[in-house]
Amino acid sequence: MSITFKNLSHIYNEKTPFPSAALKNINLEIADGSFTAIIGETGSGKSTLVQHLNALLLPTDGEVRVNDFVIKAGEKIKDLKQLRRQVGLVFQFPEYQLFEETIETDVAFGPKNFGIEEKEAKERARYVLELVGLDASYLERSPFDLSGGQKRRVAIAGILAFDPDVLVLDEPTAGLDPQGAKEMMDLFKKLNTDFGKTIIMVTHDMEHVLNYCDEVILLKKGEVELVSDVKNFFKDSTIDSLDVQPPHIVEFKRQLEARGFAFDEDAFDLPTLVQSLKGEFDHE
Ligand SMILES: Nc1ncnc2c1ncn2[C@@H]1O[C@H](COP(=O)(O)OP(=O)(O)OP(=O)(O)O)[C@@H](O)[C@H]1O
Repeated sequence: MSITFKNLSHIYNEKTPFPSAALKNINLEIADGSFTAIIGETGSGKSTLVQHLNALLLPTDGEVRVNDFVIKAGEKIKDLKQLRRQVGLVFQFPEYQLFEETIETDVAFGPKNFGIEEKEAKERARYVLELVGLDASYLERSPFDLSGGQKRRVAIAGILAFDPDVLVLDEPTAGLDPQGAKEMMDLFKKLNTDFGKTIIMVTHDMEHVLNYCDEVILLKKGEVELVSDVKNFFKDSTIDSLDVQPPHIVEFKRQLEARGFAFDEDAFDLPTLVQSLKGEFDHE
């Protein structure tokens, strides 16, 4: 079971006078159980890429395989509902999609929609709300009275409630304060390590890539520029070899170097760097 992109292309507005090629001939494999970061400059195709994973977008050419599902232009997906249950997609600012009167019913909506009966859906709602750090006192409250960070938790709980194997997160910490972002990232890591979820995360945050992810996919103008494990990605030789260095990578490197961290090939020691970074950031 894994995720494979084979010769995938996506052209928006394909059969119009203004087509826009967002992805070109993407070939990738994402291992089951991995925590993969998708990075790249704005407009490089990250969101377009991940929206193929639950067939929200269909390829204009090539295909995506997710477990036993084949997502291909012009081919009907065997069981779209089941695919969407296996692949939970969390959009940017998912809190805008909350709509029920209480937090409990909002979170229970997903499982009910997938045919789980009311009682179990509510039990799941309680469980996942606890997991995202909201206790039972929140169940009867309106989702609209919460802070931005709490709303984000409710929205993510709504996806976790139907227990997808794969979690696709499109900039999940955008707009959160550093502590809220850290708590969210710690939750995703726990879902990955303790619950075996495959996590695919679009992000601009290099600290999160370094501290939480195993693999990095760098997109550039709709093409795959680089696939690397995290340790090798942050080596000088890799960063310097990139044709275009997205500003967030350059800035992250500058910040770390300013703190005295070297990206030198031999001196690079990921566990030590992560530990030191944690200390540094915790004290800010
Ligand atoms: N609905 C759409 N219709 C037409 N073109 C689109 C549409 N959505 C995205 N695009 C174009 O496709 C390209 C890739 O966009 P996409 O949103 O996938 O990039 P991204 O890397 O996620 O960007 P960002 O980091 O800004 O979110 C861009 O050139 C964008 O303008």
